[in-house]
Amino acid sequence: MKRNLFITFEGPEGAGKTTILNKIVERLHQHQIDVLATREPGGIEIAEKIRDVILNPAHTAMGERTEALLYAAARSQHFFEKVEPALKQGKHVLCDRFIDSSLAYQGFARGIGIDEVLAINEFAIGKRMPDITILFDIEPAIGLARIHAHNEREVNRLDIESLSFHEKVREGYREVVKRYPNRIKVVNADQSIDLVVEEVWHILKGILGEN
Ligand SMILES: Nc1ncnc2c1ncn2[C@@H]1O[C@H](COP(=O)(O)OP(=O)(O)OP(=O)(O)O)[C@@H](O)[C@H]1O
Ligand SMILES: Cc1cn([C@H]2C[C@H](O)[C@@H](COP(=O)(O)O)O2)c(=O)[nH]c1=O
Repeated sequence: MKRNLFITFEGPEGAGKTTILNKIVERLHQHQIDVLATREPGGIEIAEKIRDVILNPAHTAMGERTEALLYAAARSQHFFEKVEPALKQGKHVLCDRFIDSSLAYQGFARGIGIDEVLAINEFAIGKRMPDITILFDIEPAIGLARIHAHNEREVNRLDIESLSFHEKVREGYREVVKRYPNRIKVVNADQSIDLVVEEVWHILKGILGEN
């Protein structure tokens, strides 16, 4: 049965989420499938402003609970202003990061606790969860090296955390997968872009009912 889906891409820094998302959107359009691509934190004006506050490297004094609440606030605004209306219009939505980022980064790596972060997100968006999540798994050192090598975007406050923080993020994602084994599909992101695209397309086309 075909229905519109809320799909999220997750993973550590430099795993290739944005690169692959753009290629998957192209592929979906080639198949005449209507999809809205968006991102977190951001995607709409208010959430982009919150993003700037969270990720500004000068904001070194930001506490981890402030950080978790700001991500949840941006998520709430983005979800109700952009994601839910698109789903109601019958579009698929493909979002670069969503709640699992909060669970892995704030819940696990910052040490707030996955259940605590789930609770504030429940206040923000209720019990809504993606239909399907692709987790781009990669050694954090490789992902960070990609970002520094290509120099395509500004380095943000989270990028400059220690390697051990980013390793905890990866471990955090593994914990999240244990909680949601049916929803989250893990893809090896340490392969060529073409191979990763094919792996992700294989997963999505099965779910979307495409050939
Ligand atoms: N499979 C790959 N192999 C080699 N380089 C890659 C691969 N995928 C992406 N890259 C490159 O790595 C860099 C980071 O990619 P991208 O921005 O897509 O990652 P990301 O997961 O969205 O990162 P972040 O979450 O930190 O913004 C880009 O320069 C991109 O071209
Ligand atoms: C949604 C979300 C994101 N983060 C972190 C992850 C990244 O370090 C940045 C976003 O930058 P990107 O280039 O757009 O990937 O924010 C987080 O810690 N918690 C979240 O909920």
